[in-house]
Amino acid sequence: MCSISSPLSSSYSIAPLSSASSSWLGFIPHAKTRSSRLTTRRLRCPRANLSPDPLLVQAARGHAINRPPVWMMRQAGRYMAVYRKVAEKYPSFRERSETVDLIVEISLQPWRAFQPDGVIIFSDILTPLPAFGVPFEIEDVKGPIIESPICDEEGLKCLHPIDLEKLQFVGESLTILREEVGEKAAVLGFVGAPWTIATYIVEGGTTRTYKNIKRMCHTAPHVLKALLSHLTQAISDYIIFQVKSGAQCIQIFDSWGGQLPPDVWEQWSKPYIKQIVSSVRKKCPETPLVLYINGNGGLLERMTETGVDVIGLDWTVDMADARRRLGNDVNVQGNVDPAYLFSPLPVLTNEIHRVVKAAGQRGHILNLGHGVLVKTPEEAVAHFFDVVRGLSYDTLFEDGVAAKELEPLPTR
Ligand SMILES: O=C(O)CCc1c2[nH]c(c1CC(=O)O)Cc1[nH]c(c(CC(=O)O)c1CCC(=O)O)Cc1[nH]c(c(CC(=O)O)c1CCC(=O)O)Cc1[nH]c(c(CCC(=O)O)c1CC(=O)O)C2
Repeated sequence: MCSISSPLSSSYSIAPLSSASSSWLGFIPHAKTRSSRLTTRRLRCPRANLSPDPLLVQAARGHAINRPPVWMMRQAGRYMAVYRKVAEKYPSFRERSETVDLIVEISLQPWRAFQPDGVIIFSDILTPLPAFGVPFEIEDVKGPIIESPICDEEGLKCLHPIDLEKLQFVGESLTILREEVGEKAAVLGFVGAPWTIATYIVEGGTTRTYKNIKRMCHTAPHVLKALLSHLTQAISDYIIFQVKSGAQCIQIFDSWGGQLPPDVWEQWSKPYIKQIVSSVRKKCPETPLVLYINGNGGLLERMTETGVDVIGLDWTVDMADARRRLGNDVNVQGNVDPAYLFSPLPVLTNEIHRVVKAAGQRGHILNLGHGVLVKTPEEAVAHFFDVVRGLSYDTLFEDGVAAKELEPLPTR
């Protein structure tokens, strides 16, 4: 064991990789100490049985659990007091998300507080942009700002192949996280999908209308295609890099794909995601891939055509409908409305039971339908994880018992 002191006065220890992970293949860089140069050694990717059921937690823990695995989108961040304290000391989001000690510390905050089954690296979908030629900043209130949006052929000239050396802070953090959580949880990496990343690069930041990029589909399709193809290559390389560094599962966020009419998504988003899945499968065939789209009710069946293992559902889709539409060959993730975390706790308990029952007994990862909201009470997040840990499929699906388990709702 080696002990690492973080700049935040606390320290964390690193346990050796256990023998249970011996079915992982490949090479990853291994961080020996916080400031050490990375050394390369034989790594392991889960020789996971790709059947839906035991998928992720079993891969991480080496044994199955009799309830859905659980983690939360945006489970680190502003709703946590400990995060806000770090943000006060290090006010730049880019510094917080590009410094190994801070990334590890922030990623572990929800792990220490709630023990989710997955630890998500603290990062952002925009983090890799400067590594392929697109500088950005994240400002309070305004959100992401792209210094030079790309709107024509001239703009494409700034793009270059992704330089993974510039993203060593991500690789090193994943390696440390992996060693830190051992077999107790899966370590999750993530990326934005080409369409969603392109919305920021073309619009120059967050948008409510997507009118510039949507217009570009018709006025400069060759420019948009070139941009999306470039992003596809960069994102594929970045995913493989994350897996080789220690990520055991990758979430692909096409968060703004739901802003497109389904036939337009078919043309401008799906082929690029499909290409990413195919490239990643060649190098990391056993790493589960999750695809999330916000507002995906009109896209569910189409999403499965990308070849991902898990479809993330937002809360506007009924879980039972989604299961019917998707069938049992694909896993689902989701989909409690994040606003339930502001409701009385018994209401939240009932909603968790309802979603878990609707999802059925295999191939479900319990999650929110989108990220945990700012100002969410931490007590509610703790309750969410406690309720799931206390669940058992045996009792939940036993006739009559599930109904009795539902807590009475508060009366007015
Ligand atoms: O979220 C905001 O309100 C602020 C700005 C914003 C950011 N990225 C962005 C946006 C949205 C936009 O304007 O388009 C853009 C962004 N980042 C991300 C997504 C994907 C999604 O949530 O649908 C998106 C696009 C969609 C969306 O914002 O909901 C992903 C993301 N950001 C982040 C994380 C890591 C984490 O929170 O655990 C994650 C991974 C989530 C996961 O695996 O579940 C971290 C992040 N990025 C950002 C922030 C806020 C800034 C800060 O702490 O100082 C934070 C921290 C937080 O949310 O509390 C900046």
